[in-house]
Amino acid sequence: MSVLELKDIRKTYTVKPPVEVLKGVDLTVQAGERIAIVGHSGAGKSTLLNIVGLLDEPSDGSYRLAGEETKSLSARRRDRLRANMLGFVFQDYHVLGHRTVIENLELKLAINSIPLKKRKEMVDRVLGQVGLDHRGDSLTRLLSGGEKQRLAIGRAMLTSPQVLLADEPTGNLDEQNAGTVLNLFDEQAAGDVAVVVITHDERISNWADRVLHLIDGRIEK
Ligand SMILES: Nc1ncnc2c1ncn2[C@@H]1O[C@H](COP(=O)(O)OP(=O)(O)OP(=O)(O)O)[C@@H](O)[C@H]1O
Repeated sequence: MSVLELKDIRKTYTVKPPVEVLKGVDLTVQAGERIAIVGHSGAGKSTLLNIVGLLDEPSDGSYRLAGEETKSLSARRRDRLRANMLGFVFQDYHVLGHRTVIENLELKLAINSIPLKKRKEMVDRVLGQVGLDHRGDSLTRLLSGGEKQRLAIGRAMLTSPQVLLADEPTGNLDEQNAGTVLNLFDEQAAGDVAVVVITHDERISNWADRVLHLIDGRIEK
């Protein structure tokens, strides 16, 4: 099943002078696929990821997420779709350093207003999956970079999204920790989660099922 379907996606930032970044991107991603998107700095990788992540809207084109056209959704429906369908992982982790590992996870669920008992079960499950069960009460700022990224991946996985979107997730990690991150992504892909990563990292290009090159505003076949 295609989980992401982008057709002729265009994006121009309406600054002066306008910046035409995406000039007709076509992209279809199936459940369980592992995709790397590469391209030079300024090619529009983050712009594309923001559109796929429903964080920004294209200027033109069609984007279907799990079959649902996203063009004319209300802000509320977009937020819900993003929360239910998508998980995000970033190079610099975006975790709250002054909160514990468990608090970082619970906070996401509190926003989704899930009952306390269910929340605890979900947090425990994810802590085990990312190998942080022994660090639940640690302050996040005391974790290593690899541990922080595992926490960030756990947080992205909490709500069982159908798509994981990652922006340079191994950019700050050594070989061993990068390998751990890719193993976690593999487990997700094996469970039919599509994993889309933008990267300069050759380790990820070698790992992906498909490497897509964003060149001159389009994806080169
Ligand atoms: N909000 C914005 N307003 C105007 N121009 C923007 C905006 N966001 C990005 N751009 C421009 O769009 C182009 C693509 O930026 P984008 O961040 O998508 O590239 P990228 O491929 O992710 O680059 P990098 O690898 O350096 O992160 C760049 O020229 C950038 O300056």
